[in-house]
Amino acid sequence: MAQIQLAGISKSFDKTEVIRKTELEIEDGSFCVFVGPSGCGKSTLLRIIAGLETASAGEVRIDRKAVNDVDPSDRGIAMVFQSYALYPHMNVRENMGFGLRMGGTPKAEIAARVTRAAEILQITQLLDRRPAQLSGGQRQRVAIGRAIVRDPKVFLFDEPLSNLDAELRVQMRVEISKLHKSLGTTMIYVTHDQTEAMTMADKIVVMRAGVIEQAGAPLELYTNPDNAFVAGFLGSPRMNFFKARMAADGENVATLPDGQKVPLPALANPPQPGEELLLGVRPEHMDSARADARLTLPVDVIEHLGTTNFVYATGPAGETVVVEKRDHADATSHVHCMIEVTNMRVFALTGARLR
Ligand SMILES: Nc1ncnc2c1ncn2[C@@H]1O[C@H](COP(=O)(O)OP(=O)(O)OP(=O)(O)O)[C@@H](O)[C@H]1O
Repeated sequence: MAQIQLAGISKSFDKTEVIRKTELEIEDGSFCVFVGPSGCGKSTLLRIIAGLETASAGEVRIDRKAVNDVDPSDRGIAMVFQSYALYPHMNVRENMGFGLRMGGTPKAEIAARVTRAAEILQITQLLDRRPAQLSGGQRQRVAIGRAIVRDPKVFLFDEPLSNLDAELRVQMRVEISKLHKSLGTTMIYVTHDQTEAMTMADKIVVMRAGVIEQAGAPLELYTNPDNAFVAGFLGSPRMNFFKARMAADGENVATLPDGQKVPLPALANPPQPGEELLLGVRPEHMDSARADARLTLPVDVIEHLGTTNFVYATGPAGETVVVEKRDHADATSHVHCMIEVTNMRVFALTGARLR
């Protein structure tokens, strides 16, 4: 197990800075997920930790020792790639033991480690097959097995599930979480899928354009986002944002574009009178008896999911999603959206959270 620190890490490719002065601490034994839109720098940061990419500035520390000059193979790290990267001419047993064989581990030791890893991943019956004779999910297990046999201090996963179909993704997600529980090893996992991040992580690191927007426990980020980007990125369907204008007379009330007034939660640093704001309300906080403001919106589409319905309507700020628990949604052409003020998040137009 190992603790990882990134101290002032920056990275440029041909003068373009893709990672900017990153500070991060990943606790020993934790499951840390880097999440963010395509191109935000998640894989680059992971590759810097692995030593596959050199940082332009800053220090990578493993267990408080700088490893910038340590070879990838000597960092005690094993990486699992999206592409699996299995050797097609070798069977599963040989693929899993290959790295150890190259490192000069005795044959008997390799055999014992491969057997144990295969048992953990329940692929013992596949050990004599070649990659072409395996399904996508089985190949992914072999790739993880190859990492396990190395008994690393840290596992790095780069979008390991993106080649799998939706059902298998969910299954493998649970398996990787179980693996983390049973091994207790530090894991860092890159994905652009916010559901994977929310369900797997002890700590989520939300990135945008080479910068960490916020890092913390999933529920902390979900309920207490620092800015509108994090608030909008985590959660499905995503948070609704309404443009509104703070009252000019000092009252703690904002006006929506359609003229309706919405009371605001008490804020330690309230907005300026007349300031334009973004009010963020999650879909599940728009169908409640404890509502403080009511919007009646024309319904565009209703998605029936069994116990709940997602109702898509057009609100004063564009598309609005409401989670309806009751089953009357399809009988109406309009939906009544209730805004719970205690669960509303208020942002400046810059996206910064007002608290
Ligand atoms: N070897 C390279 N040379 C030049 N630019 C690169 C190189 N590798 C990555 N980049 C650029 O760095 C930025 C970050 O890329 P990176 O692959 O880390 O993003 P990502 O968040 O992992 O994206 P994705 O989810 O699409 O994989 C991108 O703009 C990418 O084009």
